[in-house]
Amino acid sequence: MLELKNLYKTFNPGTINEKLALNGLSLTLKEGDFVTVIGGNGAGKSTMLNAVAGTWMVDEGQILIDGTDVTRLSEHKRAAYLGRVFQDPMTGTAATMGIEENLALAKRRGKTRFLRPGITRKERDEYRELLKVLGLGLEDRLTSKVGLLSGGQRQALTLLMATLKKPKLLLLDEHTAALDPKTAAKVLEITDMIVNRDHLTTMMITHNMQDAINHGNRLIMMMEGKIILDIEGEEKKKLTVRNLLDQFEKASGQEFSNDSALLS
Ligand SMILES: Nc1ncnc2c1ncn2[C@@H]1O[C@H](COP(=O)(O)OP(=O)(O)OP(=O)(O)O)[C@@H](O)[C@H]1O
Repeated sequence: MLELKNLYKTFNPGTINEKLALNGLSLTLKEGDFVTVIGGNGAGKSTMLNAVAGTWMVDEGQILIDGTDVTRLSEHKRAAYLGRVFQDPMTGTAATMGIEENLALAKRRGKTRFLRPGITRKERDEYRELLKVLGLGLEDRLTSKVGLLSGGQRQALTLLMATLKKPKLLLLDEHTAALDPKTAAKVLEITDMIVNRDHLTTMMITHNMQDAINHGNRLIMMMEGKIILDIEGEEKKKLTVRNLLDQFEKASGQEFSNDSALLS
């Protein structure tokens, strides 16, 4: 489903701020893989997701989504394959618009012509059903402005919007990091539900090792622009945070230095 072949990316080349952020990164995801991505600060996690999304072009290497070479495709064109949710609940939804208007925007994404203004009754029913499964009562607040929602409600709505068109790949960039633990757990529960229901191939960056262990069927750890651990299936199910830290230390020859990950 996703193939990253030998990717390289250097930021600010030739300057004192030069940074090799992807250093020959390769990764293949099978259809339906749900991979959690962990690693210390600056390991290249977001850079990997940005490379997939086409935020900028990689310097070297190849990116294939569902067999299509998208390496030189613009971010705009690649968006058709992708759903994305970021850390900040303020991004991803339009605060001054209602819940149903946001969903209508997501539904009509990619269709620039024949934009009809209003929302039909059929669409409204469809949105109500979609919102109901979140279990947050949003189905009774279709016309509420999104700016009035809590951070967790907004992330849940952003998730719905990002997955409305069943993307080939769902990219989650620490989408629960700005939420309190209870809300984060609820949004992760909703994430699992949507990913399983729609069999979405998913990459989720998290700083929380326990979340990385508890969710998905595969876990990768990054360091210095490369993948240094890749654990899946039964082996992943048996992981503990302690065990993961030990494996990190063995693979990297270093101590894991991300306080937030250790504390969580
Ligand atoms: N647009 C950019 N311009 C310059 N440098 C960048 C840019 N994006 C990332 N970098 C640098 O590339 C390296 C990898 O950053 P990245 O954001 O991918 O790390 P990360 O693993 O997501 O870290 P964190 O957990 O801190 O978010 C860092 O040194 C970062 O400063």
